[in-house]
Amino acid sequence: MIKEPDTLMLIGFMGAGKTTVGKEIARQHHSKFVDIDSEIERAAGKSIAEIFEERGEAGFRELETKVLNNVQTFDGVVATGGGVVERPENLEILRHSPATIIYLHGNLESTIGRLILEGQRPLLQEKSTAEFFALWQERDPKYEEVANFTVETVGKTPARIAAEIIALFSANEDELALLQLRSQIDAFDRQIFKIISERFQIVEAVARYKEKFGIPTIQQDRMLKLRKELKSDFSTSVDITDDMIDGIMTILMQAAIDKENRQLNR
Ligand SMILES: Nc1ncnc2c1ncn2[C@@H]1O[C@H](COP(=O)(O)OP(=O)(O)OP(=O)(O)O)[C@@H](O)[C@H]1O
Ligand SMILES: O=C(O)C1=C[C@@H](O)[C@@H](O)[C@H](O)C1
Ligand SMILES: [Mg+2]
Repeated sequence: MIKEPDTLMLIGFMGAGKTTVGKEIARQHHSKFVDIDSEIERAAGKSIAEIFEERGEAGFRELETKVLNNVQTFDGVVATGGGVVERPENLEILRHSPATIIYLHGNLESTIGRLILEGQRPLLQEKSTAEFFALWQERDPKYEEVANFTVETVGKTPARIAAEIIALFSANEDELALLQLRSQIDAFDRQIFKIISERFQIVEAVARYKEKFGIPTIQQDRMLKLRKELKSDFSTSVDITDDMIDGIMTILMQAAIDKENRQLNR
């Protein structure tokens, strides 16, 4: 799909990981890396926050378009700024770009969490949660439109996302639609196991409670009731069958019982 020395351009919402993943691709693939935000700061001799303060968002966007134009044939990986799809002019550049454009797709929850931890994006300081959500909704179709490929990032580490993108270099065109779907499946699998590990943390607290009050590990009634309720709640799903619920709950409950017994030396 993409062979060196072509340009690989990462787009996506602020905090999606464009800078982090871009550097990681460059590291793993031994290619060069440029970040549009850093280039803007270098050219202006000021931080992005200062540019926003002195010239407003419009002033920042003018600088952004200039740098975007300059990196179209950069030999390596380009991380764009989250707002690169804001100007119609930029969308035109991206639509006709010789670069391969990858959309790093995430979810609002994890993205906002990361941005709050970092706290450096001017737009994050000035927007309400509702405005931020509206911005997300507004930008998402624009990223989709100009991207050649969308990578689902939720639950994946930057190194994993970088490896997934590098693997595209050797994929053929016919495979891309399938790989894009698999990118989503892989993200769901990671979320499933993250939730399972969170479930185990609660199991640990339950074991402490049972120990304190001398309650047996196995509560047959509760286990049967739980399965019955799950089967009823998912009765309209053709894919989540009763057998599947039984199979998965058997694994989860047995693992929970084993953990409780280990913890309580029973
Ligand atoms: N896949 C990931 N998993 C966990 N943390 C991540 C991931 N990707 C990025 N981060 C963290 O999220 C923060 C924001 O990442 P980064 O600066 O790369 O985002 P960005 O897309 O370049 O944002 P911007 O559009 O504002 O430039 C960083 O602290 C980074 O370490
Ligand atoms: O999403 C945005 O509009 C922005 C994202 C950052 O990368 C910076 O380009 C700047 O903070 C604006
Ligand atoms: Mg960045």
